[in-house]
Amino acid sequence: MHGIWTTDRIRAAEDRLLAITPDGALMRKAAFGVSVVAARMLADHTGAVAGRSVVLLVGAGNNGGDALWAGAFLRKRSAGVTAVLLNPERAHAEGLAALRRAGGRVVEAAEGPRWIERADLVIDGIVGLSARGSLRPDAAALVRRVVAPVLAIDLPSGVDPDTGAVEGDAVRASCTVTFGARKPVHALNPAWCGDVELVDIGLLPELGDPDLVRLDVGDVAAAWPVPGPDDDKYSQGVVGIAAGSATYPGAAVLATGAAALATSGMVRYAGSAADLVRARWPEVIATGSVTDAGRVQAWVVGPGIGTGGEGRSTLETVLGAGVPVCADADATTLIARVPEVLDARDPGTPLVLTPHAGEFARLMGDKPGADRVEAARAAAKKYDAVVLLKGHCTVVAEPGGRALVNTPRGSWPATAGSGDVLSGLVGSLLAVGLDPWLAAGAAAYVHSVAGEIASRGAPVPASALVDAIPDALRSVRSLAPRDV
Ligand SMILES: NC(=O)C1=CN([C@@H]2O[C@H](COP(=O)(O)OP(=O)(O)OC[C@H]3O[C@@H](n4cnc5c(N)ncnc54)[C@H](O)[C@@H]3O)[C@@H](O)[C@H]2O)[C@@H](O)CC1
Ligand SMILES: [K+]
Repeated sequence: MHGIWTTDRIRAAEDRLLAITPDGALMRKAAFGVSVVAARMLADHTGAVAGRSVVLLVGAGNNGGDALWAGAFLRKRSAGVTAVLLNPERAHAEGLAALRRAGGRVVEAAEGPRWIERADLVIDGIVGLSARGSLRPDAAALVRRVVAPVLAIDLPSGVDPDTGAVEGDAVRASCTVTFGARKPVHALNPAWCGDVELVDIGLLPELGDPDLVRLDVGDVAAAWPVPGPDDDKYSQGVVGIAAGSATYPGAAVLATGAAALATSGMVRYAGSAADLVRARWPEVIATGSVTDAGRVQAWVVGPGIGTGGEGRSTLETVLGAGVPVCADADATTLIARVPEVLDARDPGTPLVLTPHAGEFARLMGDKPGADRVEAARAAAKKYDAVVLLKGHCTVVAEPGGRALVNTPRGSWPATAGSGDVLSGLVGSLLAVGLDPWLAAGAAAYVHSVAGEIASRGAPVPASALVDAIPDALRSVRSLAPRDV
């Protein structure tokens, strides 16, 4: 798992590290890392470093200091470097002196545009960890003139470091170089950060448990069930899917198909789309109702069941079945509208809720807001459930406070029926007995890999997502470390 720490925790750790490190050493180490990535970007985009033009956008704090030092290092590789100072009186003194010594040019903001427009690379050192709010007008005016690729130092200025929210003008980076550890912005806003590179400045020993994690491919491969010689169709878990209706039979086919392809356990289907499900997935045991479905180790309930009396009674039946439940789509709406349905819940069994922003607003009375991690945590506490909050980045929180984020691989899978596929994946992992928080996170991960495989740069209907699940699992297993 990759750890992610909030800015308060990073700053406290940096203070401890600064106290035991010679003055300026950390900044030079960080800035050297920036210069290495900058040189690589220049070489990739223009074929050379020497003679190319780099513009530094320099704010008032240490983020600007990093930029100035990185500029000094780039001068040593014969790049032309121009620092545009947004706040000349507060520019980092040692960094400025180092850049001047190395032969860098220093200009004020008014002179900035003509250098910015001709740059081969722009380095954003406007604000870093101490940033609050969007770019101020002077910085925003300069950023609008940028045509070259942007390398952001620590984070793209104007994007909130702890939530990744963009509420006004902000820098959009091709690449972000961060130091010591990843911050929430890097996982929650990949679209504005671009590729994220981590420079080790020795911070890790000073950091405790992370505030947030991101699963890596090895975690997902290790969590995903692989049948052994003693396994049979029952030992890999039987998942029940209560989904679909006369109006929405497709949800049943998609959720059931995802479950059938996710593990080698058995899948039961209960609902009015039984004929359609059987026709598409002959291996599924399909019946008309949850009351005659037979034993399962987990239920997925909700996609397409409707929010009327029949949907409610289906939901109450599975909540009382004494097995983990993934409640999706109409089931979340029912829980929001008629909270008493949760009285039917067996208190000792896990519940996973998978709302998108609209369903979240129904469950919590308000939209998730800028801090989606805290929003998911609050919902997890309120419902004593694992909450998988869908969105460009999926956040999964549990009542104990653990939270993970799944960073997407493009937006193509944000399409009708995509959520039905995800719920089938979650259900199949719940049926194996996996920790529900990990089950939801691993399902989200494989869902996005399937999206990437199915899409390859074009729209991806949900049925293509289902079809890509085996390739997604093969890819996860092949990329994982050998001992998994
Ligand atoms: N502390 C350390 O050990 C290290 C810090 N480093 C760098 O230091 C940065 C943090 O530096 P600072 O704490 O000096 O602060 P920043 O450089 O993030 O911000 C500087 C000042 O900008 C102003 N500001 C805040 N929001 C603004 C906005 N939206 N528009 C314009 N100005 C705004 C504030 O007055 C703030 O104090 C990190 O992001 C990293 O780049 C690195 O050099 C590595 C080592
Ligand atoms: K920055």
